[in-house]
Amino acid sequence: MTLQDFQAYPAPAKINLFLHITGRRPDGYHLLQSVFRLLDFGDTIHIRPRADQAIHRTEDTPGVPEASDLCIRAAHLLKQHTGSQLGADIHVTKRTPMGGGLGGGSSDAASVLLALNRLWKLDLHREELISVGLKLGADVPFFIFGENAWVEGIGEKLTSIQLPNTHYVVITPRIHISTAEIFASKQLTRDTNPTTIAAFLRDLVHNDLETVVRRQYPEVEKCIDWLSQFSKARMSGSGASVFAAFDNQEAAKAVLARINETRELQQYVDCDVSGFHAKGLDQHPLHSFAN
Ligand SMILES: C[C@@](CO)(OP(=O)(O)O)[C@H](O)COP(=O)(O)OP(=O)(O)OC[C@H]1O[C@@H](n2ccc(N)nc2=O)[C@H](O)[C@@H]1O
Ligand SMILES: Nc1ncnc2c1ncn2[C@@H]1O[C@H](COP(=O)(O)OP(=O)(O)O)[C@@H](O)[C@H]1O
Repeated sequence: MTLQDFQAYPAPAKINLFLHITGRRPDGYHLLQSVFRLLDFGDTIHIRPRADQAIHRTEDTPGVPEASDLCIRAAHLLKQHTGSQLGADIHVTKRTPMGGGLGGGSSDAASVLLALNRLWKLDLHREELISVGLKLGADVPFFIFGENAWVEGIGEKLTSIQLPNTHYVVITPRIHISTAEIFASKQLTRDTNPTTIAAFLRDLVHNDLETVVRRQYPEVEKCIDWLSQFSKARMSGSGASVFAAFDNQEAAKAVLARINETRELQQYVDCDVSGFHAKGLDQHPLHSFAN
């Protein structure tokens, strides 16, 4: 398919630098504390506005039926919310591993909302777009907020946080972990004491979901062990991705080269593992698309 007349919009991935579960709401959703970091790696959304009312996905995304595609759901929801008479053709080039704890689908949805806010000339304020985004998933508000954030509530209480220019290696074993299943686990602790930014800066933090996932999925446990040889590794979100921070690009690239040029990691983990190197971003590339 040619993407002539389409405009391209980045949808960056995120990692959770830590993730504490501090409680549970009556509706079952979990209260958390986390730092979300934007990465200079992600998907690309291609959009062509339509003068009619139609919203179409122009190509299949394997494993994601059109009706449940977060990009398509985001466009319908925004149309419903604003009563816009316009439509859109939407295509996603996926790079972020699906269900990887890197917020790929949520970021896609946020970029669709931000892009259509401009293409449909809606001029919605950031707060309003965030409230629309929250209906699609707990991770969506962060991407519309558009800055690295100290996050509380179920993902909707966002405070901007400054982070250093860090390089990361992110690896993802090819296994499927359901976010809902990990949150529902009997083994999940839901009573971590509230922490502070000062404790985060001293790395006195962890990922509560990681404890559950490591027990159930040896592939994740092994990825953490392997990556920790080079720099302390931690799981992002509900997994399966694992990341480690590096001071410079050379060090991160050397680890990635070892993954790509030998089968050492795959043999150790005993399943397919993909990896990438990314730099932390300070701001979402579409930050200026909402006021
Ligand atoms: C764990 C985190 C951390 O960033 O990310 P991922 O690993 O998915 O990237 C998020 O909290 C996930 O956000 P998101 O993936 O948008 O979750 P949703 O679609 O809203 O919810 C999926 C399911 O997870 C559970 N859920 C999600 C968020 C939350 N704060 N409490 C929950 O209990 C609910 O059972 C819900 O049905
Ligand atoms: N555009 C999309 N991209 C990725 N996943 C999507 C999309 N739309 C819906 N999904 C569904 O959302 C699930 C979670 O995807 P994703 O956001 O990539 O992972 P995570 O929530 O672990 O960060 C996928 O397994 C898929 O079924």
